[in-house]
Amino acid sequence: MSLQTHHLIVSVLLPIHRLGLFSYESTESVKIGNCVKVPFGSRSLWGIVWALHAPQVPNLKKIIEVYPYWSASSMFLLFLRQCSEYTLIPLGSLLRMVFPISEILEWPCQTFRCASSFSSVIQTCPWPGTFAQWVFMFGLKRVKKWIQEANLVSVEIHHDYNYTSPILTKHQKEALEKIGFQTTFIEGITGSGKTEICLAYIQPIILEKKQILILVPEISLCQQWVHRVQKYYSGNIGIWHSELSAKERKFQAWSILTGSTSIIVGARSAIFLGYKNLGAIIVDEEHDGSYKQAEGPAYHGRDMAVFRGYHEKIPCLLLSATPSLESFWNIEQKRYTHVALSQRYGNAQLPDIYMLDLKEQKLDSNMITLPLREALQKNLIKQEQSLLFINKRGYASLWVCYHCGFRAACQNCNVWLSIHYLPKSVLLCHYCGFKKPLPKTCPECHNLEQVKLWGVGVEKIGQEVQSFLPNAKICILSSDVCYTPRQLNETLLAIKNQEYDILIGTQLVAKGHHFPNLTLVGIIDGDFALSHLDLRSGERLYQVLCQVIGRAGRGVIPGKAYIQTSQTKHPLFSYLQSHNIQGFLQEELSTRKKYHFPPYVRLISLTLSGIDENTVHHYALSLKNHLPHESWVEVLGPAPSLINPLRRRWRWRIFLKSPKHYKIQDYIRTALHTFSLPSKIRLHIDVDPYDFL
Ligand SMILES: Nc1ncnc2c1ncn2[C@@H]1O[C@H](COP(=O)(O)OP(=O)(O)OP(=O)(O)O)[C@@H](O)[C@H]1O
Ligand SMILES: [Zn+2]
Repeated sequence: MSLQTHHLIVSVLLPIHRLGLFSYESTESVKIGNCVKVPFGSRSLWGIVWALHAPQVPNLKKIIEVYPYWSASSMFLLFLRQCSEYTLIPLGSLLRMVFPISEILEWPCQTFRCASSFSSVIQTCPWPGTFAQWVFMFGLKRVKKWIQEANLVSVEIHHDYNYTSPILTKHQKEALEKIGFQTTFIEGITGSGKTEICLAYIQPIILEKKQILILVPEISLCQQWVHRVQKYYSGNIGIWHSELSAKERKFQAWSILTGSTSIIVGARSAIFLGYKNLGAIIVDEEHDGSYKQAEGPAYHGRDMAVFRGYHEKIPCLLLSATPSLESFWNIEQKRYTHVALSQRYGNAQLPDIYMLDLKEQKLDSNMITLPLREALQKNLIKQEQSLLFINKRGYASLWVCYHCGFRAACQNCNVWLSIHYLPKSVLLCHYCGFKKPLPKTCPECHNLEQVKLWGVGVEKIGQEVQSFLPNAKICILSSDVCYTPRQLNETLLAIKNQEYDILIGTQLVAKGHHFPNLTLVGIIDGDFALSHLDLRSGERLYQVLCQVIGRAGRGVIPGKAYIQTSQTKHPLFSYLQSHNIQGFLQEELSTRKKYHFPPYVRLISLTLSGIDENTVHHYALSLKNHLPHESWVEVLGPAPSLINPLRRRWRWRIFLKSPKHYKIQDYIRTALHTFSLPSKIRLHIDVDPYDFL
C-alpha cells in the first residue's frame, strides 16, 4: 500500500459530484490515503489519494502539496467505498462530507502564544492556543499577519485532561461488562442509565487518547450530552451540527480533524467527518427517524455508524428504550451484541398508563377530556410538572371560509397552510416554509363571519389549558417557538428549574430529556399516526408515545400517563400499557414478513422531479421501461408523489423491491449507466427510504 516513487501517477478523489477520480502526477512521495491539493480548472482542490499507477500518462498536472497532519487509513477508505456502493451516493459527494470545509486544510497545526511584548495588546487572549483557536477569536487575516510579524510564536504544549468514571449500580456494571467489541445494542427502559453506562465505557478509550463520536438525533440533545460528559471529563468537547455559525464550523472541523477534541457530540452528518483517531461511536436514541437524511445524499446516520464501526474495527454502541425494527431484527439475527436493562435508576418506576376513550368523553370543541383536566389540576396543586403531547405545530392546520369555500393553500406545495400565532401570527407551510400574513377577511369573498380554523396544534392546546387553569405557567415547546439551539436550551433549563408548571410540546419533547419533577404525561391524540400510509407508522407511534411517557416519574415521585384515543382496543396500546416492547416488535416483525416489507426485503426509491409535470411523468415512464426485467426485482410505479408538487417541483416515484441477498444496487448502477436525463429533470436515489409522501 505504501508504494512510493518519484513521478508517480496517482488517482485523486476530489469533491466533485460525479465519480470524482482524477489523475495527477506527483513528484513528492505520496501514499494512498494522503490528503493532497491539486489544480482543477482555474481552482485548486483538496482530495484524497485513492490509487497509485505506473507512470504511463504523459503531461498530467502535478500535485501542489500534501497535507502533513492527516491521512485516511485504508479502513476509512474502505468505509467510503462500501458506503458509496450501498447508498449509491457518488464518492465525490461523500468526500464533501469528509471535508465539509476544505479551507481548514490550509491551517497549521502548531500551538501559538503571544510574544511577551505583544500580550498587553491582546488583553483578552494572553493564553497559548492552537492556530484555529486564535482564528476563532480574531479572524484569519489578523492572525496570519501576527504570525508573519512574529507577534505570535509557536510553542509546545501538552493537553492534559482527566476523566473520572461514573459509579455504576450493580445492574449497570453487569451491562457494561457485556458490551462487545463491535456493534452492541444497549436496550434499556427510559431512565435506566444507558447514558451513564456509555460514560463509563468510554473512559479507557479516552485515556488512550482516542476520539469518541456521540451521535444524537436532534440538535437540542447535543448540549444535554455535553453537560453529562462534563461531569466526568475535563478536556475539550467538540460539537457538530447544521446550526453552527460559519466561524464555529471551521474551528470544530479543524479540532476534529487534528484530534484536538477527544469527544465529539454531533448530528448525523458527523458520521462522515475525517477524524484523527476515532476510537468508538455511540448512537443515542438509535430508533429516531431524524437519523435518516432523505434530501440531498440519502443515508441513515445510524446505519452508517454501524458501517463505519465495522470497517474501522471500532465499537459502535446503539442506545434506545424502543429499538427500531431494523435493529430488533439485527439483534434477532445475532448481528449485534444485546445488552438489556430493565430497571430504572434509583428504583424509579415506569409510569402507569390509563386509556381515555374519546368516543365516551364529552368534549364539545375542546380537546382535553375531564379526567385529564382533573389530573392536570391535581398536579398543579401538588406543584409537580405535567406534559401534554400533540404532534402538531402551530395553532390549527386549515384556514377555511365557509361562505365561498376558500382555503389557504401553499403556493409552492399541494398542502394547506397552518395557522401560527407564536412567535408571530402567520400562515405557514410546514413543507417549504412559505409564509404569509394571516388574512383579516376571506381573500376571495371578503367575508369575516364564516371563517373557521380546523385542526388542533400545540398553541390551541395551550389556550385551552390556560382557560381552565388560568394561574398555571405554561410553556409551549415546538421548533417554531424555540428555533435556535440556544433558545431551546434556555427553555429546557427553565423547565428543569421549575419555572413552568405545564409543558405542551411536539416531538421535540419526546427526545431523551430528563425533568425530575415531571410526573404526569397526557397524550392529546393517540391516534395521530394509526392511519398513515407508511409502513413504519405503527412503529413510530409506539416509539414516540413510549418516549414521551418515559419523561414521567423519573425522579423520586412515580409518574402517570393518560392516552386519549378513539381506538382503545388497538393492540399497540395494550403493548404500551404493559410496557411490552418485545411483544409489540415481534408482532410488527411478523406483519412485515407477511407483506414482504423491510427489514425482510431491500427497498429503493427513484424519484424524478422537475418543474413541468408532463415532462417528469414522461421521463419516469421511460426510466421504468429502461429498467431490465429480472425475476428477483419488483418494480412498482411510476406513481405521482402524495404531495405534488412539493416546493414547486412535480415528483414521480418508482420503488424497487428485492430480496436482500441480491445486489440491487449493482442492478440500478448498471441500468442508470445507459440512461440519461435532461438537466431540468433531477433523479434522487434513496436506498432504504423512510419517506413515502
Ligand atoms: N450510576 C448512576 N449514578 C448516578 N446517577 C445515575 C446513575 N445511573 C443513572 N443515573 C441518573 O438517572 C437519570 C437517568 O439516567 P440516564 O439518562 O443515563 O438514563 P437513560 O437510560 O439514558 O434514559 P433515556 O433513555 O430516558 O434517555 C439521570 O439523571 C442520571 O444522572
Ligand atoms: Zn409549501
